Amino acid sequence: MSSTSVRVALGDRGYDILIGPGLVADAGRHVAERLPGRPLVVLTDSTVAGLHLDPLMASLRASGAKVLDPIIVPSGEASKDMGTLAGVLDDLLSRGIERKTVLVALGGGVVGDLGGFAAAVALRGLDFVQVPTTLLAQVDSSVGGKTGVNSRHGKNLIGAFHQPRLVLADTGVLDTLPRRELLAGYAEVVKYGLIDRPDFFTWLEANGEKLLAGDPGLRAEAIRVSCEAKAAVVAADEKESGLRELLNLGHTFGHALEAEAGYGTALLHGEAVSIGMVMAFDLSVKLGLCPAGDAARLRAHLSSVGLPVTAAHLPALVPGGDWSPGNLMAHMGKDKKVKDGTITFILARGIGQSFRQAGVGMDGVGEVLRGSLGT
Ligand SMILES: NC(=O)c1ccc[n+]([C@@H]2O[C@H](COP(=O)([O-])OP(=O)(O)OC[C@H]3O[C@@H](n4cnc5c(N)ncnc54)[C@H](O)[C@@H]3O)[C@@H](O)[C@H]2O)c1
Ligand SMILES: O=C(O)C(=O)C[C@@H](O)[C@H](O)[C@H](O)COP(=O)(O)O
Ligand SMILES: [Zn+2]
Repeated sequence: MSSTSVRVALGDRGYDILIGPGLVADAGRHVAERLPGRPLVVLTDSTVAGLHLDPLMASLRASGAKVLDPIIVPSGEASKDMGTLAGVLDDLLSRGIERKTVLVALGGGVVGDLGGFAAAVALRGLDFVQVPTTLLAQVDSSVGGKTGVNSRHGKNLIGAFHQPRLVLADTGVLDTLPRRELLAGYAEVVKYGLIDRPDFFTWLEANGEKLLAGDPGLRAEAIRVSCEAKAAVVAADEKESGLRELLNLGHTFGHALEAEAGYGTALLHGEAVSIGMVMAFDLSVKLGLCPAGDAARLRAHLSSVGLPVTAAHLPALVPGGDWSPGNLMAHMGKDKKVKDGTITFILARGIGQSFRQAGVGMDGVGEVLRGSLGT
């Protein structure tokens, strides 16, 4: 199977997303073609290091580039914090980086977001390359330049827009990804269908389980369509002044759940997005904007592959949490889509018809939260 490519059209800061098998082992050639003669330093996590670091290092070295010692952070969402960022920056400076050094982020969204932010601030800005190794990172986090870390105040509240120079999405590395992580990424794939690609949603209803089971052609196709969808939005509204907010479908609810769950393994980002997208559709139905059948169709598809569609299990999973609607709505108040104290919600008139809406009454939001929690 050959690779395919998607362009993120941002003028002289535009870049290619290459999608296909074998790209980790061929990374040195692709990086050298676009960024010749540049020193390289790889950032990865402890799980990915054991699986995919050696072939990447061998390929980068074989290209003739100077390759510094890799930096390895613990795997998992807890590493997307200021403490780990400080450690990464210290490691970069200890290795003697220069402005022309390129950071290569090998891993999931955690490594990509953390590494991208480190690249944005080290020496006031290094180039970086994304080598995403989770489905979520290949369809979403490696594209578009949102980088950052979590804070005790909320999700992704500290960060920068910093675009990568190249994305190498090696579909072969997904073979080592656990089913739970594949599913978390699949939630973001479904999101693109819900935003403005109803035919893609229908395609996913027919092919989702097969691509999750490992069909390489279907996987590559889903990644390509997802990247095309995201690239189009990012090219139109890089810094999220309007249209890009649509990519946040399900995230206002989802990020509140993640915050209360404590950014651990109890609730993965994609799982929170799955529950959050259902909540967004339920809210749209409650407001009389969306046919109930579309919300039911979404629920049915997410459940059929094994994604969570309610928050009812979370209080037992994270018993110390305050799962009251009031507390979750307080988390939602930290959303970056808040303007003049009012949250802009991403709602839907149906599958593939999402839109932005300010001024949504919080009574309805509370009812949706209570419904999902079963309280
Ligand atoms: N910047 C953006 O636009 C954007 C978009 C979506 C999500 N995100 C962020 O991405 C993060 C979630 O990313 P994620 O789901 O990739 O999580 P992750 O980076 O924590 O990776 C998930 C787990 O899979 C492991 N892993 C990674 N690749 C593997 C492989 N090939 N084989 C086996 N194990 C592998 C990791 O070590 C980790 O334990 C969240 O912090 C979320 O906020 C950012
Ligand atoms: O790229 C975007 O824009 C997104 O919103 C993609 C989301 O899937 C992603 O989770 C993003 O990190 C959320 O951003 P935030 O601004 O809500 O923190
Ligand atoms: Zn997301």
